[in-house]
Amino acid sequence: MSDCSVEATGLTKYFGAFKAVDGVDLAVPAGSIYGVLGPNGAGKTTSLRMMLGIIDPDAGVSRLLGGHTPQSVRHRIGYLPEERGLYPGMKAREAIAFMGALRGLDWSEGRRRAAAFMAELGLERVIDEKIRKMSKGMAQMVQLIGSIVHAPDLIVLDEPFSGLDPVNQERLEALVRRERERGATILFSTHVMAHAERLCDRIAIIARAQRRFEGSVDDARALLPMQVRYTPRVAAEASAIRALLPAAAEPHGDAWHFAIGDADVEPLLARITASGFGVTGLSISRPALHDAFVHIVRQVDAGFHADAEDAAIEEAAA
Ligand SMILES: Nc1ncnc2c1ncn2[C@@H]1O[C@H](COP(=O)(O)OP(=O)(O)OP(=O)(O)O)[C@@H](O)[C@H]1O
Repeated sequence: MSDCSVEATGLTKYFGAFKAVDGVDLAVPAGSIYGVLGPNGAGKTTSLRMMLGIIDPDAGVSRLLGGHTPQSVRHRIGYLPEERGLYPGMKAREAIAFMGALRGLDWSEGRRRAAAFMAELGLERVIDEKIRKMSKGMAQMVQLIGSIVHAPDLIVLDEPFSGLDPVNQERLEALVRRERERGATILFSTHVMAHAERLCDRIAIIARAQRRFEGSVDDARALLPMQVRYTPRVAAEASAIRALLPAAAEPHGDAWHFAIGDADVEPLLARITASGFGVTGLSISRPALHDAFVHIVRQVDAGFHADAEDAAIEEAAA
């Protein structure tokens, strides 16, 4: 038995001549909340679909919940696809019970759980409302409940936060945490870093069809140096203060902004203390996951454009 709820290796998919996913590996520890992050068109949805056995990979293998084929553990999986849709003529509670029944849940138990979930998510008013009368965000919450009502061991949510207002986004975050406490593993895709930063134990970043990073949120943030903002207390010549700081320090009003390596923080504090310029403001912070994401994606894009230029030069020279 493996401790991973998802073990995918070398997933590859072509659409015609276009390689949409190129050798993606994914290992999602059991009981974790795991984020698959990436810009639009990176290959997230295609990777998730291959992982779940919804589409066949051109290469690679996916095993779920301790080494099983995706088809053999269908009933233990909950999946919210990127394309939303429920039967518009069904009432919310029946739609949820119906989705549960498709995964083997008893209908009356499904209706009971539907009511409990809807109350938890502030949707009790619309429990007997037809889907066609609901707002898009509400219908999405109903579909989400329907995808987890059978208490699956592995929950896979494709862009679950998109289209939800901030209150519903918070409710969904709480629901994800609670499902994990129940013992489920949750894997979701997003390009909104704030959710991943708050929720995820580990993340993978996919850009231009390949996995470019895997690790914890802190690992990703540590790819970039710390950001410092320093405001001296004593007015002094800029050149005297600059002499204390890294060469790239830039003045912003009374403050100086610069980046610094972890090992340089203590020597910097010692220099400031010894200088006598004092401190009115000092903040030293890790960049956010957003910054690390942008950094990784930009590097990938720069490499892609450089490769394309090289290819064009070679072609011209041939
Ligand atoms: N059925 C298809 N036929 C042709 N191309 C496809 C198909 N499905 C996806 N693609 C292409 O494959 C690439 C990856 O798409 P995918 O939907 O996996 O990306 P994504 O990371 O989920 O993007 P987004 O965040 O915008 O949803 C895109 O360039 C997309 O246009």
